[in-house]
Amino acid sequence: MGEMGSDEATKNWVLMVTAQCPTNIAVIKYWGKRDESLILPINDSISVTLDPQHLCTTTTAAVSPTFDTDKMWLNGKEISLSSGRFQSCLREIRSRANDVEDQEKGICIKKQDWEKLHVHIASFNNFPTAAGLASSAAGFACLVYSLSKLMNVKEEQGKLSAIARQGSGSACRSLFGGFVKWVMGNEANGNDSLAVQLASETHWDDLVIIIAVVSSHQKETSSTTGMRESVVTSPLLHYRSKEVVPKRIVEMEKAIKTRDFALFARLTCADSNQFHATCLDTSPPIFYMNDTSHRIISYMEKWNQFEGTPQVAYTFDAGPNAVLIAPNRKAASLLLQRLLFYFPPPSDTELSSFVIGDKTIVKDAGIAAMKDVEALPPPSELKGNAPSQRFRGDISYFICTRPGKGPVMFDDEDRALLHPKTGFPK
Ligand SMILES: Nc1ncnc2c1ncn2[C@@H]1O[C@H](COP(=O)(O)OP(=O)(O)OP(=O)(O)O)[C@@H](O)[C@H]1O
Ligand SMILES: C[C@@](O)(CCOP(=O)(O)OP(=O)(O)O)CC(=O)O
Repeated sequence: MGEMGSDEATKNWVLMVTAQCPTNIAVIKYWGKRDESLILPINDSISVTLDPQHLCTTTTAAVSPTFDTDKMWLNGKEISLSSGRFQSCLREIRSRANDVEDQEKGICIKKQDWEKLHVHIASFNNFPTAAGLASSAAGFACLVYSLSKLMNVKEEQGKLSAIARQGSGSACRSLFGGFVKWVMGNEANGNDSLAVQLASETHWDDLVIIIAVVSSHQKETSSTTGMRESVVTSPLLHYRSKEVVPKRIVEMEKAIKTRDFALFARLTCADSNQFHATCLDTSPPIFYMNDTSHRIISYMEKWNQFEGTPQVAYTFDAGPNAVLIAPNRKAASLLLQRLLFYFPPPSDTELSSFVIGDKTIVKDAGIAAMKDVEALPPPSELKGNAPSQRFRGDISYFICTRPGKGPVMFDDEDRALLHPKTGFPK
């Protein structure tokens, strides 16, 4: 820090940046690695970025000569940075750091200083962590993005995505908004295994996404462990990655480009089902979906069948939560009516905490109060069948959202999670 005064007062500075990153949901799934430590996948995958207004990570990264080690806090609790994944991200970003000058604060950090300086990182997920809502995706994307801004890394977004990939594979897709492809790449060093944007969030902005949070408990088998076991034991997974996914990727890109919802929905549902079939094909088998997840699939299939063309697409990651995608607001309100009919909340629940996110969808569905949920008629596709059953309380809550934008920086110090003077959590 050659140009900084030796005077103690000038050594107490803290420099920080705050960023927000979205989460994403895969519509063509990543499942299986060809390299565990670099996190290189066995097939391409495609995702939709979710609106950060409803699901996002906020991360503040700070540097100060007063910090004596790298530290991180997640949702207010200190966590260890010792895992290989955090270490890879920190190392890769540090090695690309550049000079940083803040004339107002009188700070001048030289490129070579970054090797000696320590960072403090605080992060907050505005949704449950490790509940199958892809917290690791938004989390590692935000870690890499905020550190890259702090250290004035000049790489383009695709290169940053290859670093985020080393934190968690699906994180590389959270560096972009809209529709994103993770290209598996061929190189042994992983340099060409990165995310590219297929279309921005404005390209297909009619889409509405409703997430049914079936359970917010932590799952039994992590994605990392689950896919490792599938690679070793599931013959179906290898057939999938070689024969099925390459064709689906081409078709899915076409569906997105032409906004062909019927094709998009068929591919999304088929790919989710095949991913869960590879889990069942794993030895010992892995069950991520539960009875409620299966019921949602049956009801959505019944509705699509009845209408003769897809009204909704469903997809499930490594957990029981359903992500439902409707082509427009009209279909989304019909979808929400169905979901609330089949899965009403326990009697003492407030509507405002049962359906969160974009409340205008609830309004469109004609639901203003709990009594409207109770009064919902059975969906048309059930007419003539045996009396329908309602599964009260089987879904904890719904999140209404849409495709969203990629990472952004916040200039406003009020949004920082670290104290501007001390660099410790506020
Ligand atoms: N904001 C964050 N910043 C940095 N790391 C995070 C953040 N949020 C989560 N993580 C990391 O991700 C881990 C949780 O990932 P895990 O894969 O178990 O769950 P998930 O991402 O919610 O679910 P899934 O990826 O299966 O959809 C946490 O233990 C932590 O290491
Ligand atoms: C089912 C998935 O959500 C799996 C995500 O796996 P992770 O990215 O969480 O796994 P690691 O790379 O081991 O961290 C499908 C997907 O997002 O494509």
